[in-house]
Amino acid sequence: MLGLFALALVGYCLTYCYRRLRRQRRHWRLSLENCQESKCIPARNLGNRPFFGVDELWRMYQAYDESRLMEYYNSDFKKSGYTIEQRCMGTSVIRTAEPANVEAILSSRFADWSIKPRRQMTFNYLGEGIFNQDGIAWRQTREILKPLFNQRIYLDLKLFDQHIANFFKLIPPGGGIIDLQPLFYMLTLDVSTEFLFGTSVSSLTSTAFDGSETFGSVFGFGRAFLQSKSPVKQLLRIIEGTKFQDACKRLHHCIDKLIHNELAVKLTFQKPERSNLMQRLTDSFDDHDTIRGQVLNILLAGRDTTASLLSWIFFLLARHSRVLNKLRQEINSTCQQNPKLSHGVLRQMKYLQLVIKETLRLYPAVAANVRTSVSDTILPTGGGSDGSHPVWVPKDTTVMFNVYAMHRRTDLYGDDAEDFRPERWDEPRLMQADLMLRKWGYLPFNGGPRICIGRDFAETEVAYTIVRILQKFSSIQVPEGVEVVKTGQEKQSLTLVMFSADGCKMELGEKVL
Ligand code: HEM
Repeated sequence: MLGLFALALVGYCLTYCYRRLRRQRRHWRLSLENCQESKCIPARNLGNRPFFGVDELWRMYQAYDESRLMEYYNSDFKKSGYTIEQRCMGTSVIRTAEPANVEAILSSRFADWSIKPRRQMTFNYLGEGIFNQDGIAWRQTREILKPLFNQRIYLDLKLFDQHIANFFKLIPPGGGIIDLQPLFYMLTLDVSTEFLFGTSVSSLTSTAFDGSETFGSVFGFGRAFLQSKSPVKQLLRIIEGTKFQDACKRLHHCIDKLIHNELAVKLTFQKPERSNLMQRLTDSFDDHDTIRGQVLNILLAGRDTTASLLSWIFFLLARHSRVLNKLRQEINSTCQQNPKLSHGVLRQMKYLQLVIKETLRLYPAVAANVRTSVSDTILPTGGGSDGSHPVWVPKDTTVMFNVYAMHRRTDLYGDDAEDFRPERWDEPRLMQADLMLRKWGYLPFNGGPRICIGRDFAETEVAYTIVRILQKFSSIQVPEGVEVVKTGQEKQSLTLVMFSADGCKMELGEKVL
């Protein structure tokens, strides 16, 4: 017995040494190929943590539970540098907020990375779709979807009008205190479904489409489950198993109803003039599960992100009256000259565009993102004690790139990086001279082959909604009793997107139009 045990131990040690040697060889080979002068050096790590790094995981979990996860990440970066390694229970995760590293992951070394972690996290909920596909399957889906976005059927803004009118109907004529965040989720759901399917689920007007659960509520329920899949709770996935599966089933059931009852019927009897998502999907895929998955993936990608952006914009405007007044002035004067709004007129409103851009800097909807290396690779910077050396990344390493922290770097955006100041984009900036920083230091829609496909649509929807809301309400302010804290110190919830944990409570003045 003892002999067998000793043999197993020796076998284990030999395998371990062999693997380490092989890894070392790969490391040296890549170092020679890619870092001719300066050898790759590991990134700074978060220190030799006791209990295999479990304490760090616990600290992270606490921050998550207090809705302060981004603050936690950001403070680590500020303390230890913008590329750091966190080791926990034998695995290691590299966190980075370096533009050059993000560029390598998303663009120049795109083939070395996969979205495996996101797929694992979302597959049961979302199914097969563009947001969690990789390789050839992803490429094919992107080709199928691209023409839909290239049509730009929303340029005259008609697509949004009815839904914004429905949005206003939910607010009393005298205004009052209201949480805009849930309304924005409904608005963007209605607009997205109209854009993608040619018909809307009209969640702002219908309480239920199947008599029990609204599409919006069931979609939100699944999202809440994603939210509960915090880094620690992920380890406990087995415990939540059946409850989560049940939630997924209900969501899929709702989508199936939507596909069959609401859309397929309409497609059969009322042939749309232009091609829409359902048409493209049914022409391209045979099986129902894939069509459902694609629908869910695109809805999630387009709906929650836009609702999050709208909420943060009004959250900030209510707290920055100078910006709000300046924006009102621009809207009033532009609309006097151009009573008929269009995509082109919205683009002419320079300050409006800067407000959107600055909000996306402080609150990028996809605040942190994760990729896994599919082969040994290199991050160009972040290694060594000064963080200037390349970092060797073995296959199967998880790297989290944190756009939220990158957008708040004082060395890139100046000492007032934490402040909401749209004018900064009109001034000479620290990173202006460096092409890499200029292109990759601001990244709310990502870059490279997986760049957001709905950017122009989202920006148009958001700009138009802001204009209409500011025209409609005489005043917008933070209600009495709501605590106002410094930007970045408010509570934030994180699912796939980041939104305000306390909602977007506003005191609205009387309706004026
Ligand atoms: C403010 C609004 C939006 C933001 C901030 C945003 C941001 C992003 C980001 C960061 C990604 C890259 C995710 C990754 O690869 O890890 C992405 C991808 C994507 N977005 Fe958006 N998005 C927005 C609105 C929209 C809208 C309105 C649609 C569609 C109606 C849309 C459709 C997509 C799709 C389909 C992808 C996946 C692209 C791919 O993997 O090839 N997005 N978006």
